[in-house]
Amino acid sequence: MSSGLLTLEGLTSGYGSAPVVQDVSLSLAPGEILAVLGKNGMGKSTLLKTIMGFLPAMSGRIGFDGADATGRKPFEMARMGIAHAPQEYTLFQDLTVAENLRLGVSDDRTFRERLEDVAALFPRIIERQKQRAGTLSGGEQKMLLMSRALIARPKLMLIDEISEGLQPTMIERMADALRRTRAQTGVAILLVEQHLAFALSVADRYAVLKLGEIVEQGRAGDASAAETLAGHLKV
Ligand SMILES: Nc1ncnc2c1ncn2[C@@H]1O[C@H](COP(=O)(O)OP(=O)(O)OP(=O)(O)O)[C@@H](O)[C@H]1O
Repeated sequence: MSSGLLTLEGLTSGYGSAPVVQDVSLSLAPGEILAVLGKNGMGKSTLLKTIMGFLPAMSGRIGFDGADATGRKPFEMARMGIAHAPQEYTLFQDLTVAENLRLGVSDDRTFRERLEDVAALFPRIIERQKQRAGTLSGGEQKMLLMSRALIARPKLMLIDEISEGLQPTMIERMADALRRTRAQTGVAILLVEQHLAFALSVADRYAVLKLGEIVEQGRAGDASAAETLAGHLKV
């Protein structure tokens, strides 16, 4: 295994016997932000679910933080330091905002301390602590999903299309939250996205996923990045 924080080597996975993610090799250094871009149905969510252990690898290897993490279960990946903010709303709708956040840490004292991290990034979430998660707006639910991932102070965050359905000011706030979190905590972030401007505004590097395969990689700061990616994301 290489010295990256996350290393994928020839990773193939899917549903039943049909591969969706095919022979993906990627690596992510500590504190690095990588955006994986692709159109609908290209396998972006499947890639994150495989890394997190919700889907088994059919072949290939997943290395994390110096260990072979292939075949580990989601709770083991979480213990190793990976947090997943999925595309689906996986919040407990009948629990309050605070109760949802409390599930991300092991004890009350840590919870109280880390609420300050959330307050600094998403003050609105703290204002709505006592509200049931199911009654939050779509944008607020996304903020809560991000906050729940952050409160665990992970080494790596897997973030699935967090910009989807958000208005432009909210997208900018999310981008700012991701940049600040990385700067303050050194967390590495693997985000899958279709929103090109958002992805390029936060990522150091990008990769393009097409029919489950990585077909292009580059640096987000390259002059040609936006044009190259727009070509891949064209309908
Ligand atoms: N639970 C499942 N069972 C069978 N096939 C699935 C399942 N989930 C996803 N797929 C299929 O796997 C392929 C990739 O889906 P995936 O959700 O990973 O794509 P995506 O790139 O995240 O798309 P989107 O941007 O639309 O969310 C699609 O053809 C989808 O129909």
